[in-house]
Amino acid sequence: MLEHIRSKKTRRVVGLMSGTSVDGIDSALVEITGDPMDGNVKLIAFENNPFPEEVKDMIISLFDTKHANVEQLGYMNVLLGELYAKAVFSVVHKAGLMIGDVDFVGSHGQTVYHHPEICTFPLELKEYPSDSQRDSYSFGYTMQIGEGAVIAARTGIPCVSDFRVADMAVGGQGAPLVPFTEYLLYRKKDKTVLLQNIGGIGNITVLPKSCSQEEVYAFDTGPGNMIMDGLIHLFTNGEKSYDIGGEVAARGQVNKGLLDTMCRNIYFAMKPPKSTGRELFGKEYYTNLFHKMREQNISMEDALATATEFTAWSIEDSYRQFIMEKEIKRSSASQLIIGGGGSYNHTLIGKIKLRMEPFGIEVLTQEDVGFNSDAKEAVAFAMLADCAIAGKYNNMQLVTGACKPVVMGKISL
Ligand SMILES: Nc1ncnc2c1ncn2[C@@H]1O[C@H](COP(=O)(O)OP(=O)(O)OP(=O)(O)O)[C@@H](O)[C@H]1O
Ligand SMILES: CC(=O)N[C@H]1[C@@H]2OC[C@@H](O2)[C@@H](O)[C@@H]1O[C@H](C)C(=O)O
Repeated sequence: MLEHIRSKKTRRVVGLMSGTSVDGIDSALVEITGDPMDGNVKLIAFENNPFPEEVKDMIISLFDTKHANVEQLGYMNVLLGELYAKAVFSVVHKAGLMIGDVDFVGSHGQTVYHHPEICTFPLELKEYPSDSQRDSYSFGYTMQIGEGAVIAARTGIPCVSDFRVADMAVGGQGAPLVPFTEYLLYRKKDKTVLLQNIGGIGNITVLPKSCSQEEVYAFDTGPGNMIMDGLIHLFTNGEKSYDIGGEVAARGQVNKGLLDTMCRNIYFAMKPPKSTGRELFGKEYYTNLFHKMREQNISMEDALATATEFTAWSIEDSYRQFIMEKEIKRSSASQLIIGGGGSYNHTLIGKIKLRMEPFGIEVLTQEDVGFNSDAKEAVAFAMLADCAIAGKYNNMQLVTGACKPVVMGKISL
């Protein structure tokens, strides 16, 4: 079955992504031509299927490790598999094609837990360590659900899923993974390009001028929209799930005292490779922050202005601490291209521009450079799946800290 697909010059692939914002499923139908490493990809159709409210609530309840249980986890793994399969049919239909016209699916799944502890476990063993030796090693773990076998069964085509665990098994953070495809699609001969994704979490990729794959580095910058989304949800009693266009934040004033405290979070002092998630900046974090804000009589507008400034600050701080010096030596970065839902928040973009332009960096959005911001991550998982089908390495060691190259993605035939 795979030989037949591998022999095709052009593969039609559906990439699926549902991110840390838990807003829905992004599906991208693409055509990939030539070698998976050529980066020759054409977007045929894109669709976003928002999660029904009750599904969103069920996913969010899984983030609460004190109350979530294995029964819910098992159920949601299959339910999400069904919803992803439905999303495949939907984007194929939108493209005016039939399911049989697609060769395979690449599905990220839904992250429900991410614990990127540095792995001290010996990678290859001549003999398995004793129980006491094993207990003294630490290892990272991560969990993405949305069963690939269900997607393959419903669609009748192979599905590549569960990418992150292979990188973690060789000591990597298992995140971020999109830099691999950004290297294939965005690198430039004449300038250094910075790609900032602002989803639930923010992450940056540095593509040095004329870089080789080994020179690319990337890491999570901290919260993207997660804290802003959480605060507006609490301030409006669940009426609003995000600050459309950043309009609420635009009316507020930044609370400097609170911002300073937020900036002192330990995550920002950690050196890359690093990745984060809801475990650090999720419900517990923004609920505590909300209570603190209420105690200090901070208005919703000022709260949103402060959280928006915090995200902008985390991007500038990441640049100053971990990128600037290296890139000045090389030739200096000249472009920061912003993607993800945060790129539609005009107040946030304005704040990032104010902070980054003094470094001589032009701030653009994915749309400004001719790409589709919404489709980017779904396209990336189609490309990562294309490598997996071809048996090609698709992790980036410098980005994740993995000890060796691996082929990420499990194939359900
Ligand atoms: N028009 C808009 N105005 C302001 N913010 C917006 C707008 N549209 C989307 N967003 C923000 O973008 C978020 C969704 O972003 P995105 O889909 O990139 O996240 P994700 O892929 O779930 O996250 P991650 O990349 O961390 O996995 C929303 O929760 C919201 O905060
Ligand atoms: C564990 C996990 O799901 N991480 C996500 C999250 O959302 C953004 C950032 O944190 C990034 O590290 C990653 O997603 C993108 C798709 C990535 O792997 O590149």
